[in-house]
Amino acid sequence: MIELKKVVKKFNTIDGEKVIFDKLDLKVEEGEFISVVGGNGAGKSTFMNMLTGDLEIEEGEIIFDNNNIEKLNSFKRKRFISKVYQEPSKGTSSNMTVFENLSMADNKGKRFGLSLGLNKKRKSDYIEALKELELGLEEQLNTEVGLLSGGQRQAISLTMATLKTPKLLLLDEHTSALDPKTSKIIMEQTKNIVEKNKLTTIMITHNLKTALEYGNRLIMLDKGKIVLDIKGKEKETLTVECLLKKWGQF
Ligand SMILES: Nc1ncnc2c1ncn2[C@@H]1O[C@H](COP(=O)(O)OP(=O)(O)OP(=O)(O)O)[C@@H](O)[C@H]1O
Repeated sequence: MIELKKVVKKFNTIDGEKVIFDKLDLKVEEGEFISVVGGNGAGKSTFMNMLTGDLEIEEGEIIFDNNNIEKLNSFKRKRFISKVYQEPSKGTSSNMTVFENLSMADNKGKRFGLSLGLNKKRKSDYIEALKELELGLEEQLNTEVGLLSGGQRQAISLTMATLKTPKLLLLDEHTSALDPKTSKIIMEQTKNIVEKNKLTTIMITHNLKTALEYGNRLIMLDKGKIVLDIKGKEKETLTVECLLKKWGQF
């Protein structure tokens, strides 16, 4: 389980101190797939960056499986938290091949040069993982990732992020730069990978339909506050119109 207890996040700006989260509490159960929605400036990216350790918190606790991690730096958190970014180029190295990218992800936390050779043994595992994407990428192991389409790169990013079964998978608007058809393909792959590996997942999206269609819990943020938190049947029966109406109330 992941728990945020009374988390305070402030920024110092030229206009003075800006409090973004003021004693934020949140419990995330193992295996939950949470969609996070909210308007511009609601605090979604800040929330994710507090989890990854890219932003330090001023007060409070972040607990992963009974261990406080708020003092752990982002590099160490990468061992158990994976993130897929909005830009397909961000999760992969464009001048490296598909195989090299996957090897790199597989060796997270190890010395890369030493282990690349060893990972040839894992080639068949990579091929299996790529086959599941159904994009023919298993035939392109030696292709430089920079030559692939945005959708193919995002599929590789997703595979890289989940190769080692993270304790937490973060998806930061990971389909928003893709066309609708490709976005749907990547969302379906996301669902398959999350369900197959029972991954605890938090996904930021501006697409309310996507937020409702995927995952089993939905959180709406507004000015650093959780203003809506629904799951299970309640989420399943919610429509985009209802969600928009609720949104309008905040
Ligand atoms: N480094 C920073 N310094 C000062 N203020 C910041 C900083 N980063 C974010 N903020 C402020 O914190 C608030 C939350 O920003 P955040 O980027 O988390 O929102 P968001 O919900 O991700 O928005 P968007 O949907 O536009 O990406 C905003 O008011 C923003 O201006």
